[in-house]
Amino acid sequence: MTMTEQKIALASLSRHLYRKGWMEGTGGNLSLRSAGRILITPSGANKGRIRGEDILELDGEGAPLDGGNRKPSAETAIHRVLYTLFPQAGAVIHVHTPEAILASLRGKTALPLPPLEVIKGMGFPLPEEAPPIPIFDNDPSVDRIARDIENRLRNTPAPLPVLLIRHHGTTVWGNTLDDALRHIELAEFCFRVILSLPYPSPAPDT
Ligand SMILES: CSCCC(=O)C(=O)COP(=O)(O)O
Ligand SMILES: [Zn+2]
Repeated sequence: MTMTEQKIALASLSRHLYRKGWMEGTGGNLSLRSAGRILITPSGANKGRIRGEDILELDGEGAPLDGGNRKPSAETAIHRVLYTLFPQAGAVIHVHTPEAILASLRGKTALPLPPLEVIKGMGFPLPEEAPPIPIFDNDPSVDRIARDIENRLRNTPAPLPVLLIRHHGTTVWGNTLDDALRHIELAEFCFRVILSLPYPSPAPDT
């Protein structure tokens, strides 16, 4: 795919996620990594109206190479840290859903998962052995959130490709945009299941 085609694919996915109600009120952001560059959605834009030409290209240091007056996502630092931590990652998706926010309140630092079959679609063939989803505190400084993510995930041997930011939303990554889309759909599916379970878990019958 050319850079232009990649920008069009990213913009099209942004509109798709907006139509699902996952990027309300300018929330959420998406990026692709390609040939050492990051293509990312603009900051503060309505994600349901993004076109290919709105996508910014960043160099290896995160500096915009195009975009005119537009600024890259305010959460670029989180995307960059995930690309550094996971060299195979080619795409990052961040959404705001009520389910993610409620799920982020169900753990201090991590959300345990029931052994759901769909976890296989996030790269874990044995759902009962899947690690919990890490939860990071929200912070007015995105750089601080990014640092927390880096510090914790660099010491986590095989994390699920998903994290929660408390009171904020979900971020996933994948080797391709399609992989990241599958991961966000499955993570949000897990949150809906978890929220329908009693909390705190009742003591098991003996
Ligand atoms: C009204 S959303 C607040 C910022 C945010 O959390 C987000 O996901 C969107 O930020 P961006 O700079 O990528 O538009
Ligand atoms: Zn956000």
